Amino acid sequence: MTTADTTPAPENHTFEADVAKLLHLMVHSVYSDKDVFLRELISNAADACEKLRYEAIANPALFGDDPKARITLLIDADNRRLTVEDNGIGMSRDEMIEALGTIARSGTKAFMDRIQAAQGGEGAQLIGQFGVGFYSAFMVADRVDVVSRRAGSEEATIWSSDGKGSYTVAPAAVDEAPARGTRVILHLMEDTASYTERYRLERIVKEQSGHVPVPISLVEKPGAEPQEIADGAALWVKPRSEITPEDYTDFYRSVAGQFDEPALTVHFRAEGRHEYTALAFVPGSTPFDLFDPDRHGRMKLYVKRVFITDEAELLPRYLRFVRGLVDSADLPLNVSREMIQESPLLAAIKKGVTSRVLSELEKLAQNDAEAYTKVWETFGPVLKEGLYEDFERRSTLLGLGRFKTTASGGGWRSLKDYVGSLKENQTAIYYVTGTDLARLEASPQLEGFRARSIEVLLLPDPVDSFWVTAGVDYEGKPFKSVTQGGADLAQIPLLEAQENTGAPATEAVTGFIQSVKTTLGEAVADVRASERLTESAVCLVASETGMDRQLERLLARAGQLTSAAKPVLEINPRHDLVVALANLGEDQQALREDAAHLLLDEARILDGELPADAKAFSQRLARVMRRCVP
Ligand SMILES: Nc1ncnc2c1ncn2[C@@H]1O[C@H](COP(=O)(O)OP(=O)(O)OP(=O)(O)O)[C@@H](O)[C@H]1O
Repeated sequence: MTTADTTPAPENHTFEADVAKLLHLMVHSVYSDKDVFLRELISNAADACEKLRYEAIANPALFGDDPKARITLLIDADNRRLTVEDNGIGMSRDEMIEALGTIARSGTKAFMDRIQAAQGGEGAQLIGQFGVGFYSAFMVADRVDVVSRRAGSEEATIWSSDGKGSYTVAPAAVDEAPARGTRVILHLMEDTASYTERYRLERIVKEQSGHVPVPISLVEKPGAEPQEIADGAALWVKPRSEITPEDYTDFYRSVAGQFDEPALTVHFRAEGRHEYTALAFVPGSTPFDLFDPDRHGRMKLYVKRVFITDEAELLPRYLRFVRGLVDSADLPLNVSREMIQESPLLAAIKKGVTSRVLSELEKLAQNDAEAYTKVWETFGPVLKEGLYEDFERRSTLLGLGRFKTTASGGGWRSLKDYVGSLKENQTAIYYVTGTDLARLEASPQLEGFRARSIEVLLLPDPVDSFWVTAGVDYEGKPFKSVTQGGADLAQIPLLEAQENTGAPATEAVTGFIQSVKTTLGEAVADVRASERLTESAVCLVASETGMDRQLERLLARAGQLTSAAKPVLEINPRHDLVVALANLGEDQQALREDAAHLLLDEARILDGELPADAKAFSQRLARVMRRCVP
């Protein structure tokens, strides 16, 4: 080994707590498909080669006399060892401690959170589905040595661990380290010795890593000649006709770190003013970081096949779930990562790629409604963010929208469908927002709309409250909340069976409504007879100028609202209870007052809120019930 007399003793380090947890999970994983460790190590090796290519733009000396990137798998069956070696950027001692002793990347952190929340076997499944990085080596090895030498450095370091809580770091003899790059030596366990079988490795590489942009060779036994098993040709530069769906899927998996099938593949070359190639995928299932607060995208930027960064905002935030890359022929290779964001060229690319992704989604919606619905179910809540963020593409995004409605019977409707079945005199697109579809469907505010067979959009996502109030319209029809302002339903005829529900309020009822208003005083903005209720006695709505009640709740929860507006209490003038209360004699004033408060509390409960004063509520309820019990 490296222990010449002058070599300092290895230093011992303990893993960060999260790494220890992750390692425990890897080692004790019941996940049967351990093959994933190889794709993780190859992907790290390829990243290291791409990082070197990038740094060498400014400092070509880093290449030395070995400019061609390569990844080599070395088999040593006699010693039950598998080595993954690259001639990439390499790591210094400090970089090793940072990279292999902590969890730096947010994807792994998110993965850990999910694992901790997952039940039993589900956790193990997650390993296969998502990239889990370097530590997956411990699924197959009971010791891992990493020998690395950073490009341009005269020093090498060896990192070593059995994955049980600590690792050592020591200087390595330069002549025993790669001339540049990293060598990961896996001391395989007894039951994973088959990873020294050549054909097995070849098959795994073809399946998982055939499209990494660095050639991969295999050395069958110590001293044998390397044989190329993957050519490292960039898939995106090949003509589409030469690429099979399986090629695209493999590539998607390696670029996205997701291991499902892509729901949509967009591959095109832009020519003319700007020349670039884009290969982008809409994932088939939800990526971990979809709702991360930073909302970062993960599209990679290449310049003439050199990887530059995955932090350029190549797509708007509401398309952050799209994975893939753009390879520009026009950006200068030495463009700094900082400059990129300001570049007008990049803005043009972003515009082009965004339009193309959206138009491909439109095509999918037209040609394969079922596949599109799945995309919408997974990413609709994110795409809807574009409705208030991307004014220019608002109508395209509205066209892409699919909605649950009171008429969709559990399915999805487009706004085109909605507008195609407007009722006579209906001038607005009605919606109700909330958090839960079942509760939305049961909203009393919908009754008058049902009685007229007017379709109402049921909008359960938090983002809905924002875009619907952003002054959006579709084909000239404004969006209008069923819980806001007057319902303007009088102009729209009732269904025949419902005609009696349109009868005007009697004088007694009008008087009663007035008395409720007096009793409730400051607690409400107004009390009025309702056009929208047919079955329930009461509901709450916002005043004409007030904020939608769901939006108000969201803002209050986020601490962005100091005082909430008072609601309007609507009373159904034809409801039995209301008529009976209206007919109570003058001597029943106490009961009428209790009833007024209880009606307001009932409306609050129907809205998913609590009575304003729980004690007073229970006392009133007890008094009223007491009257009915002999
Ligand atoms: N072969 C290698 N050459 C150079 N650095 C490496 C190599 N393998 C791992 N690293 C370093 O270790 C870090 C951790 O690797 P790990 O696979 O756990 O996550 P990651 O590669 O950063 O995440 P992702 O797979 O999502 O890109 C890498 O970011 C890199 O800095």
